[in-house]
Amino acid sequence: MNNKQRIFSRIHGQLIVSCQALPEEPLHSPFIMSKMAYAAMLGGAKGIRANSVEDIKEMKKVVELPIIGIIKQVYEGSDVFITPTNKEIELLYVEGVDIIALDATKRIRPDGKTISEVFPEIRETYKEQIFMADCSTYEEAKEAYELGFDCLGTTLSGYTEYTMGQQLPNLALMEKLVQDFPIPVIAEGGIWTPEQLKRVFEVGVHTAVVGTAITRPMEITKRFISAIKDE
Ligand SMILES: CC(=O)N[C@H](C=O)[C@@H](O)[C@H](O)[C@H](O)COP(=O)(O)O
Repeated sequence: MNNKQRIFSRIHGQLIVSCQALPEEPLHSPFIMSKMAYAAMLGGAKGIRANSVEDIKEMKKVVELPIIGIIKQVYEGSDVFITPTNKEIELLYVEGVDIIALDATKRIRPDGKTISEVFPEIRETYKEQIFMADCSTYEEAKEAYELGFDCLGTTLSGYTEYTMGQQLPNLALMEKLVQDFPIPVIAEGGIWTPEQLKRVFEVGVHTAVVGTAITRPMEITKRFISAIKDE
Protein backbone atom coordinates (compact mmCIF):
# COMPACT_ATOMS: atom_id res chain seq x y z
CA MET A 1 0.00 0.00 0.00
CA ASN A 2 1.40 3.42 -0.84
CA ASN A 3 0.92 6.45 1.39
CA LYS A 4 -2.11 7.71 -0.49
CA GLN A 5 -3.88 4.35 -0.23
CA ARG A 6 -2.98 4.14 3.44
CA ILE A 7 -4.48 7.53 4.23
CA PHE A 8 -7.65 6.83 2.28
CA SER A 9 -8.06 3.44 3.92
CA ARG A 10 -7.67 4.97 7.42
CA ILE A 11 -10.57 7.34 6.83
CA HIS A 12 -12.79 5.00 4.82
CA GLY A 13 -16.27 4.74 6.35
CA GLN A 14 -15.14 6.90 9.24
CA LEU A 15 -16.00 10.31 10.63
CA ILE A 16 -13.75 13.32 10.16
CA VAL A 17 -14.38 16.23 12.49
CA SER A 18 -13.69 19.74 11.33
CA CYS A 19 -12.28 21.85 14.16
CA GLN A 20 -12.18 25.45 13.05
CA ALA A 21 -12.72 28.85 14.61
CA LEU A 22 -12.03 31.99 12.63
CA PRO A 23 -10.50 35.08 14.29
CA GLU A 24 -13.96 36.58 14.75
CA GLU A 25 -15.32 33.45 16.44
CA PRO A 26 -15.34 33.04 20.25
CA LEU A 27 -13.25 29.85 20.30
CA HIS A 28 -10.50 31.17 18.04
CA SER A 29 -7.34 29.71 19.59
CA PRO A 30 -4.93 26.96 18.54
CA PHE A 31 -5.06 25.58 22.09
CA ILE A 32 -8.85 25.34 22.09
CA MET A 33 -8.89 23.82 18.61
CA SER A 34 -6.35 21.21 19.70
CA LYS A 35 -8.63 20.29 22.60
CA MET A 36 -11.56 20.06 20.17
CA ALA A 37 -9.53 17.73 18.01
CA TYR A 38 -8.50 15.68 21.02
CA ALA A 39 -12.12 15.38 22.15
CA ALA A 40 -13.13 14.35 18.63
CA MET A 41 -10.44 11.68 18.60
CA LEU A 42 -11.55 10.31 21.98
CA GLY A 43 -15.09 10.29 20.66
CA GLY A 44 -14.07 8.10 17.75
CA ALA A 45 -13.26 10.48 14.90
CA LYS A 46 -10.67 9.10 12.53
CA GLY A 47 -9.59 12.34 10.90
CA ILE A 48 -9.50 16.07 11.55
CA ARG A 49 -10.07 18.99 9.20
CA ALA A 50 -8.26 22.09 10.37
CA ASN A 51 -7.66 25.67 9.34
CA SER A 52 -4.27 27.40 9.70
CA VAL A 53 -0.73 26.29 10.38
CA GLU A 54 -1.01 27.51 13.99
CA ASP A 55 -4.00 25.25 14.73
CA ILE A 56 -2.48 22.30 12.90
CA LYS A 57 0.78 22.56 14.85
CA GLU A 58 -1.08 22.44 18.18
CA MET A 59 -3.31 19.59 17.05
CA LYS A 60 -0.37 17.47 16.01
CA LYS A 61 0.85 17.53 19.63
CA VAL A 62 -2.28 15.75 20.82
CA VAL A 63 -3.84 13.80 17.96
CA GLU A 64 -2.42 11.04 15.82
CA LEU A 65 -4.95 11.21 13.00
CA PRO A 66 -4.89 12.11 9.33
CA ILE A 67 -5.34 15.85 8.91
CA ILE A 68 -7.08 17.66 6.09
CA GLY A 69 -5.42 21.06 6.18
CA ILE A 70 -6.74 24.30 4.79
CA ILE A 71 -5.88 27.95 5.15
CA LYS A 72 -8.81 30.30 4.96
CA GLN A 73 -7.60 33.59 3.55
CA VAL A 74 -9.72 36.35 2.13
CA TYR A 75 -8.25 38.40 -0.70
CA GLU A 76 -9.88 41.52 -2.05
CA GLY A 77 -11.61 41.03 -5.36
CA SER A 78 -12.13 37.25 -5.13
CA ASP A 79 -14.70 35.06 -3.38
CA VAL A 80 -12.25 32.15 -3.22
CA PHE A 81 -11.05 31.82 0.36
CA ILE A 82 -10.20 28.16 1.09
CA THR A 83 -6.47 27.75 0.38
CA PRO A 84 -6.83 30.26 -2.46
CA THR A 85 -3.26 30.74 -3.68
CA ASN A 86 0.07 28.97 -3.99
CA LYS A 87 1.24 30.76 -0.88
CA GLU A 88 -1.25 28.90 1.36
CA ILE A 89 -0.55 25.59 -0.39
CA GLU A 90 3.17 25.98 0.23
CA LEU A 91 2.60 26.82 3.92
CA LEU A 92 0.49 23.70 4.39
CA TYR A 93 2.96 21.58 2.47
CA VAL A 94 5.88 22.78 4.58
CA GLU A 95 3.90 22.15 7.78
CA GLY A 96 2.94 18.73 6.49
CA VAL A 97 -0.67 17.60 6.33
CA ASP A 98 -2.04 14.36 4.97
CA ILE A 99 -4.49 16.08 2.66
CA ILE A 100 -4.49 19.67 1.43
CA ALA A 101 -7.97 20.92 0.55
CA LEU A 102 -8.51 23.86 -1.73
CA ASP A 103 -11.32 25.68 -3.43
CA ALA A 104 -11.94 23.98 -6.77
CA THR A 105 -14.93 26.02 -7.83
CA LYS A 106 -15.09 27.74 -11.19
CA ARG A 107 -14.74 31.15 -9.55
CA ILE A 108 -11.87 33.45 -10.37
CA ARG A 109 -9.06 33.14 -7.85
CA PRO A 110 -7.18 36.04 -6.24
CA ASP A 111 -4.47 35.83 -8.92
CA GLY A 112 -7.12 36.28 -11.63
CA LYS A 113 -6.90 32.66 -12.79
CA THR A 114 -9.21 29.65 -12.67
CA ILE A 115 -8.56 26.29 -11.03
CA SER A 116 -7.99 24.75 -14.49
CA GLU A 117 -5.23 27.24 -15.10
CA VAL A 118 -3.48 26.87 -11.76
CA PHE A 119 -3.88 23.23 -10.78
CA PRO A 120 -1.66 21.54 -13.40
CA GLU A 121 1.37 23.35 -12.01
CA ILE A 122 0.36 22.61 -8.41
CA ARG A 123 -0.03 18.92 -9.29
CA GLU A 124 3.39 18.92 -10.91
CA THR A 125 5.09 20.72 -8.01
CA TYR A 126 3.67 18.57 -5.21
CA LYS A 127 3.57 15.16 -6.88
CA GLU A 128 3.07 13.03 -3.77
CA GLN A 129 0.73 15.36 -1.92
CA ILE A 130 -2.92 14.34 -1.63
CA PHE A 131 -5.25 17.12 -2.77
CA MET A 132 -8.95 17.43 -1.99
CA ALA A 133 -11.17 19.51 -4.26
CA ASP A 134 -13.70 21.62 -2.38
CA CYS A 135 -16.49 21.84 -4.95
CA SER A 136 -19.97 23.29 -5.15
CA THR A 137 -21.35 21.56 -8.27
CA TYR A 138 -21.10 18.40 -10.34
CA GLU A 139 -19.31 20.24 -13.18
CA GLU A 140 -16.67 21.54 -10.79
CA ALA A 141 -16.08 18.06 -9.39
CA LYS A 142 -15.77 16.68 -12.92
CA GLU A 143 -13.21 19.32 -13.78
CA ALA A 144 -11.32 18.62 -10.55
CA TYR A 145 -11.26 14.89 -11.30
CA GLU A 146 -9.90 15.55 -14.78
CA LEU A 147 -7.29 17.91 -13.39
CA GLY A 148 -5.90 15.17 -11.17
CA PHE A 149 -7.28 15.92 -7.72
CA ASP A 150 -7.14 12.86 -5.45
CA CYS A 151 -10.57 13.20 -3.86
CA LEU A 152 -13.73 15.27 -4.28
CA GLY A 153 -15.56 17.14 -1.55
CA THR A 154 -19.00 18.71 -1.55
CA THR A 155 -17.75 21.38 0.87
CA LEU A 156 -18.88 24.42 -1.10
CA SER A 157 -22.30 23.27 -2.23
CA GLY A 158 -24.66 25.97 -0.97
CA TYR A 159 -21.85 28.46 -0.50
CA THR A 160 -21.19 29.74 -4.01
CA GLU A 161 -23.41 32.44 -5.48
CA TYR A 162 -24.86 29.94 -7.96
CA THR A 163 -25.63 27.21 -5.38
CA MET A 164 -26.94 29.42 -2.59
CA GLY A 165 -30.10 28.12 -0.94
CA GLN A 166 -29.38 24.48 -1.80
CA GLN A 167 -30.63 22.03 0.76
CA LEU A 168 -27.80 20.57 2.80
CA PRO A 169 -26.36 18.05 3.04
CA ASN A 170 -26.48 17.81 -0.74
CA LEU A 171 -27.18 14.09 -1.03
CA ALA A 172 -28.05 14.25 -4.73
CA LEU A 173 -24.66 15.74 -5.55
CA MET A 174 -22.84 13.21 -3.37
CA GLU A 175 -24.65 10.33 -5.01
CA LYS A 176 -23.84 11.53 -8.52
CA LEU A 177 -20.19 12.02 -7.70
CA VAL A 178 -19.98 8.54 -6.19
CA GLN A 179 -21.56 7.06 -9.32
CA ASP A 180 -19.44 8.89 -11.85
CA PHE A 181 -15.94 9.25 -10.43
CA PRO A 182 -13.57 6.49 -9.36
CA ILE A 183 -11.87 8.49 -6.63
CA PRO A 184 -12.99 9.01 -3.02
CA VAL A 185 -15.92 11.35 -2.50
CA ILE A 186 -15.95 13.21 0.79
CA ALA A 187 -19.31 14.35 2.11
CA GLU A 188 -18.97 17.75 3.68
CA GLY A 189 -21.24 20.66 4.43
CA GLY A 190 -24.38 20.88 6.51
CA ILE A 191 -24.35 17.47 8.16
CA TRP A 192 -26.10 18.30 11.43
CA THR A 193 -27.44 15.00 12.75
CA PRO A 194 -26.31 11.38 13.15
CA GLU A 195 -29.20 10.39 10.85
CA GLN A 196 -27.88 12.65 8.11
CA LEU A 197 -24.43 11.19 8.60
CA LYS A 198 -25.88 7.72 8.18
CA ARG A 199 -27.66 8.83 4.99
CA VAL A 200 -24.52 10.21 3.37
CA PHE A 201 -22.75 6.92 3.94
CA GLU A 202 -25.72 5.10 2.43
CA VAL A 203 -25.20 6.96 -0.83
CA GLY A 204 -21.68 5.56 -0.88
CA VAL A 205 -19.31 8.35 0.09
CA HIS A 206 -15.83 7.35 1.17
CA THR A 207 -15.84 9.45 4.32
CA ALA A 208 -17.67 12.42 5.80
CA VAL A 209 -16.70 15.66 7.52
CA VAL A 210 -18.84 17.16 10.25
CA GLY A 211 -17.88 20.58 11.58
CA THR A 212 -20.33 23.09 13.00
CA ALA A 213 -22.67 20.54 14.57
CA ILE A 214 -19.80 19.27 16.74
CA THR A 215 -17.34 22.13 17.16
CA ARG A 216 -19.19 25.46 16.93
CA PRO A 217 -21.10 25.88 20.21
CA MET A 218 -22.39 29.32 19.30
CA GLU A 219 -24.07 27.94 16.16
CA ILE A 220 -25.37 24.92 18.08
CA THR A 221 -26.86 27.24 20.69
CA LYS A 222 -28.51 29.32 17.97
CA ARG A 223 -30.09 26.19 16.58
CA PHE A 224 -31.64 25.31 19.92
CA ILE A 225 -32.78 28.90 20.40
CA SER A 226 -34.47 29.00 17.03
CA ALA A 227 -36.44 25.89 17.99
CA ILE A 228 -38.05 27.68 20.92
CA LYS A 229 -38.49 30.94 19.05
CA ASP A 230 -40.43 29.15 16.32
CA GLU A 231 -43.09 28.06 18.77
C1 LIG B 1 -18.19 26.84 3.45
C2 LIG B 1 -17.02 26.79 4.38
O1 LIG B 1 -16.40 27.77 4.64
N1 LIG B 1 -16.71 25.58 4.89
C3 LIG B 1 -15.61 25.42 5.80
C4 LIG B 1 -14.62 24.54 5.21
O2 LIG B 1 -13.65 24.12 5.73
C5 LIG B 1 -15.98 25.15 7.23
O3 LIG B 1 -16.35 26.37 7.78
C6 LIG B 1 -17.09 24.11 7.52
O4 LIG B 1 -17.32 24.11 8.91
C7 LIG B 1 -16.75 22.70 7.08
O5 LIG B 1 -16.81 22.64 5.68
C8 LIG B 1 -17.69 21.62 7.62
O6 LIG B 1 -18.99 21.87 7.29
P1 LIG B 1 -20.14 21.99 8.40
O7 LIG B 1 -19.64 22.98 9.42
O8 LIG B 1 -21.36 22.47 7.70
O9 LIG B 1 -20.31 20.62 9.00
